[in-house]
Amino acid sequence: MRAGTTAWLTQRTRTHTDWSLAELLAAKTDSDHRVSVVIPAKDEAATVGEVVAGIRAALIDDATADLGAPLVDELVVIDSDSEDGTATVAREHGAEVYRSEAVRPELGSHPGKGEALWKSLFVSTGDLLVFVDADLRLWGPHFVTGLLGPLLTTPHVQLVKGFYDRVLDHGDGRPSTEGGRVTELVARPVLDLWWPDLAGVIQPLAGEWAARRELMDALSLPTGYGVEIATLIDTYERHGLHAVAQVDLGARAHEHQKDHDLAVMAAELLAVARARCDGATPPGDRLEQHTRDGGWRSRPVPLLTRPPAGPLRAETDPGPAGAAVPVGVEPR
Ligand SMILES: O=c1ccn([C@@H]2O[C@H](COP(=O)(O)OP(=O)(O)O[C@H]3O[C@H](CO)[C@@H](O)[C@H](O)[C@H]3O)[C@@H](O)[C@H]2O)c(=O)[nH]1
Ligand SMILES: O=C(O)[C@H](O)COP(=O)(O)O
Repeated sequence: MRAGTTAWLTQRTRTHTDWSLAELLAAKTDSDHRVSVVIPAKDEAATVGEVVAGIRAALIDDATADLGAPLVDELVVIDSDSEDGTATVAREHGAEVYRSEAVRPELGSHPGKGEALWKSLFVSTGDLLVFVDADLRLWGPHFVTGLLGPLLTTPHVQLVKGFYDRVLDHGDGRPSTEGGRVTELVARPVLDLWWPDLAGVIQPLAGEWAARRELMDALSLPTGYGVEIATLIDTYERHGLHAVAQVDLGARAHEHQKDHDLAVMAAELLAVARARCDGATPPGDRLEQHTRDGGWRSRPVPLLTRPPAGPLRAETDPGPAGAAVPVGVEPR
């Protein structure tokens, strides 16, 4: 193993049981932090209610009743162009809900998870941000406490990634822990080749992660699924490996996309990584998928990047400064 990886794993890899709720609450109170949990959701009416309700019950209601204060100050769902009842369900279970396109509409609107996270920076108020996916089927409020552990106890840490066994449901009652197809076949190999210091990050695409607001305010964010790999690489390049930590959260299961949909995600990740290697932008922004029987389809690949949100927040109409630009064009 590379020496740097050994040192990082030793110093920056923890497990969620390392901190009790009482310890985290005391650390939060002492350091006067404010915590926002942000849940991006596109058509997740089936699962978002349980995620919202679980976090609210354990980390707002029970924490207040048992320990005198909430660990989570704000629970925000960003409804990302949903066409089902996601917003209604999330609101009924106790979240503040914002429709992505309605947040700072003068900045425009794009589809995608990264766009939802970027828009969340204009409506959330915490200085510590915890991101949690809305499609979780196996999870717990310890995802949030675990991710906050390093931020509340180690000032140097800027970004915390969750990791876990990824339970893949084959749909035939035969679960395995081989989930994370894009993670294993694209993200980790790319990181290992070009950012080998990051090879110890076990789930670089984890949708469960936490960061300091000052970090998020300063980063450009891809509008689509490239947001996780971009944030990881950019945090490392700006602040060094030891600004990144990871926390073992146990096991996680979620809704699975089809291979041909994950190919679009993989294409975006490759473009985002390439842009960070040499600034190159793909000549097109569509992926053609052909089949043996002559069938084919053309899928849009989100290849836009939003500028850092921090400087834009104070401006009522920043004009072109707030617009998305192609991946690779943003100043780095
Ligand atoms: O346009 C979108 C698409 C997704 N989501 C939400 O983002 C989360 C993750 O989306 P999902 O489609 O479940 O992603 P995965 O296929 O699970 O992709 C994995 O890998 C991605 C990075 O490549 C990460 O963004 C994901 O969090 C991670 O779970 C879910 O809450 C979605 O509802 C949006 O808000 N807007
Ligand atoms: O992280 C990933 O690779 C994608 O979310 C796909 O995960 P899955 O293979 O478990 O569906």
